Order: sequence, then structure tokens, then C-alpha cells
Amino acid sequence: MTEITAPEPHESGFTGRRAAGPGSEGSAAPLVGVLALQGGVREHIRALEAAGARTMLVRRPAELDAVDGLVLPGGESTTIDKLMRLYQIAEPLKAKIAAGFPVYGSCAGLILLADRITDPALDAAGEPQQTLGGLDIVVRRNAFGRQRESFETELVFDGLQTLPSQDPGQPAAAVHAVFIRAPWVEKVGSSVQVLAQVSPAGSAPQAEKDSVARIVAVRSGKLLATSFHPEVTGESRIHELFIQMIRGDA
Ligand SMILES: NC(=O)CC[C@H](N)C(=O)O
Repeated sequence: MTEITAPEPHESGFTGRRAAGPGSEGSAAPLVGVLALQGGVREHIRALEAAGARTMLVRRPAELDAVDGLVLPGGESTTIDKLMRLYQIAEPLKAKIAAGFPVYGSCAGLILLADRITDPALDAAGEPQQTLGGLDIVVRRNAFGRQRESFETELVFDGLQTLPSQDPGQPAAAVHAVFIRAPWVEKVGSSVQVLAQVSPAGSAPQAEKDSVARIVAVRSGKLLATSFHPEVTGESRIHELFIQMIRGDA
């Protein structure tokens, strides 16, 4: 892991760790940041490195310009939202997302990439939590409910077929997915590709009345999001897909 020592926000002239700016020229491994304000940061660093990326912790706006893409980890979306605004990284990140910057969000990260939340948390002043947006989706937080706050299941994940580590004979990939107080995607816009769904009836430890398949992984342009946490199961193909998206190969 490469952790740069960031300057204080008032310092000027910081250009990131490469004078020429970001970019994975030639075959160099892309440098992928993990937003390190709260949540499962280390796990993503490990998964990204296992998938062949170089990594860097990102907390400050200037650090965004040093990386080729960014992971928003799982954690608590309301806390990450507040800290992003406090660190003044939310607005520059929104602008970069609008300009096509690659971002992968898992769980709370998915919530932060959603244009809309059905049930946003309110702060003490009654203000709803905010998101960065970018994904034309509506997300429901803690959607799988109390009984199923955490569960594991096998998913069919579309879009991993072209990865070198994926068996080329397989039309789609089986992924073991861990859900922790996870959101689901309730609606997707036409720009959004659904990559994985979970059928509660088939996968819950408890019997479940709800037999509707729920969307738990999506992609739109250079944005990728999963309700589950591939970074905690030793699964690196989702990060590999994200690296291919950064390279422009997927
Ligand atoms: N594991 C997670 O990231 C949980 C997300 C959490 N329920 C939230 O709303 O932010």
C-alpha cells in the first residue's frame, strides 16, 4: 500500500504522487484510492491489491486527483456523508463522478452513489442524509430487514465472464456474497445495468414471505456498486472488474 502524506488543505501546489497526473499509462497497474473516512477500508485495500492494483488511502480533495479510480467502502452511509462534507471532498468528488471518474461502492458505498434513497436518515436538525449520486437508482437502506440484517448467499454475477480469472466456459459467475445490514436497489434507470439479484426466499436462513428478486449489484458507465461485501470473503473478481473498467477494458 502506498500511503501519501497529504498536505493540510490550505497548502497549495500539491499535485499527487506522480507529476504527470493520474493515468495508468501502458501496462502499469492502476492506482486505486479507497475513501478512508470510516468503514471497511483495509479489506478493500487487500482485495484491490489481490486484483493487481496499486492502492492509496484517500481523505482529502487533492488526493482524488492522484488516483485513477476510487472505492467507497461499506460502513455507515450517514457518517461517511457527514465526514465527506466535513473534509470538503464531497463536492469535488461529485464533479469528478459527473466527468466520468471510476468509482466502486460496496454497501454504504452503493447508498452514497445512488441518486435517491427511499428512507434517508435525518440528522438532529432534521436534514436528510445526502448522497454523491451518479447512479440513476433508488436505494432502500437496511432493506433486508431485522431478521436478515446479515446473511450470506450464492449469487449469479453478470459481467465477470471476460475476466482472466473466470472460467471461460461459464456464462456467468457464481459469487459468494455477504450482506451486512445491506441496502437493495429498488428502481433502476435505463442507463443502469443490473449485474446481480438475490431471491430472499431461496437464500434466507429464515423462511421469508418476500419472493421478489432484489437487485444487489449494478453498473452504469464507470460506476459499479454492490449491496454486498466481496472484500470480506477473499473474492477479488469484482475488484478485478472495477480495475478493467478503470483501464477501459470492460
Ligand atoms: N454494511 C454496510 O455498509 C451497511 C450500510 C448501512 N446500513 C448504511 O445505511 O449505511
